[in-house]
Amino acid sequence: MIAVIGAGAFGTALAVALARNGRAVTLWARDAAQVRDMGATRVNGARLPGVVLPENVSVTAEIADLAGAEAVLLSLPMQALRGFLAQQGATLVDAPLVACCKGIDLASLTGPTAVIQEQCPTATVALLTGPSFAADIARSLPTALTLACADAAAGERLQHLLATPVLRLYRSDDVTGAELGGALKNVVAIAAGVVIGAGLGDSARAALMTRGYAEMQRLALALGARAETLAGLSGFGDLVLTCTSAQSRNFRFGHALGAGQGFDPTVTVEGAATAKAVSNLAEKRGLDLPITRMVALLIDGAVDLPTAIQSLLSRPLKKE
Ligand SMILES: NC(=O)C1=CN([C@@H]2O[C@H](COP(=O)(O)OP(=O)(O)OC[C@H]3O[C@@H](n4cnc5c(N)ncnc54)[C@H](OP(=O)(O)O)[C@@H]3O)[C@@H](O)[C@H]2O)C=CC1
Ligand SMILES: O=C(CO)COP(=O)(O)O
Repeated sequence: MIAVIGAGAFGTALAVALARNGRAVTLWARDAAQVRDMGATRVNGARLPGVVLPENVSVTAEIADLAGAEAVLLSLPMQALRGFLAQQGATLVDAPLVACCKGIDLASLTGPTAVIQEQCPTATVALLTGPSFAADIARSLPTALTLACADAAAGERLQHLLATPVLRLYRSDDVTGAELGGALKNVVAIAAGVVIGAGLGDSARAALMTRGYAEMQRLALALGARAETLAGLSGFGDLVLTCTSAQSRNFRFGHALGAGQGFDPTVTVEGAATAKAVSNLAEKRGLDLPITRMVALLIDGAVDLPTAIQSLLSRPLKKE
């Protein structure tokens, strides 16, 4: 049995994909009423409407029902991960724990695998990341993701356990690179949304994506990642998807910001907290990440849009 913790859009889509491939899946949600509703209707109406849960997906609000899982996929928003593990981590350490979230924890300024390792020190930890919208996975559209694990043998086992004929998993042992790519692309996607929402045009978005990618590399290499990881699915691949699709919540959030419109605060927008966390991290490390900093300031209301744009355009001219 594979356990999926978090019945959000992504957790539910992964549960459905794995179950369609013949795996028994137990999907955990914190809300007992939602679990009852999913059990009765076989649909997660709140987070992934229109997708029927296969028979081999069990839904539960009891962590004890996850005992004996071959792997536990943690599909919670980044800023919820630490609190969840502080309460429940001790019950999960028997199986490899696979982080499925993208972001940097504001409290520790680390990514999800370090948060898991800190809370569950004896667990084998991995990361599933890369370009994929939950809705696409749920429709069985072809998708390729990165399964990163420092333990090569465990990574290979997880790759084979979690891959399906349409969900192709590439393996990596560069966990730092994979998680920083996934975290930072959301910040750049917010900036790309701002550019389009403010009517600055596709050329400006291409410039922003490229310079955003330079920031992703600057931070990731400083933290020990490999450049080729950033050029892979978890970095470049996810950057392209998220900066160019209106399916992305980060892009849509940025678009609303750029257009001066409001945005539903209940929607998960990982790049917002991560922009702040990465700005803090960059400051501590003495790194210059101007786009990330501007996104953080803009979200906080500490700068207005014209000032943010002017500030980026008026930086000293330099070598690429
Ligand atoms: N959606 C997508 O296309 C993709 C998402 N991801 C990543 O997956 C992660 C989850 O995103 P996604 O599924 O889309 O988010 P959603 O907003 O769809 O769902 C979030 C889920 O997390 C639950 N949750 C929130 N806080 C807690 C908590 N403290 N304890 C327990 N459960 C909690 C919510 O429960 P409740 O409903 O009760 O609030 C809900 O089930 C993010 O890091 C995202 O970047 C990665 C790839 C694709
Ligand atoms: O991570 C994602 C695509 O790979 C999902 O993007 P959003 O969280 O911006 O919707």
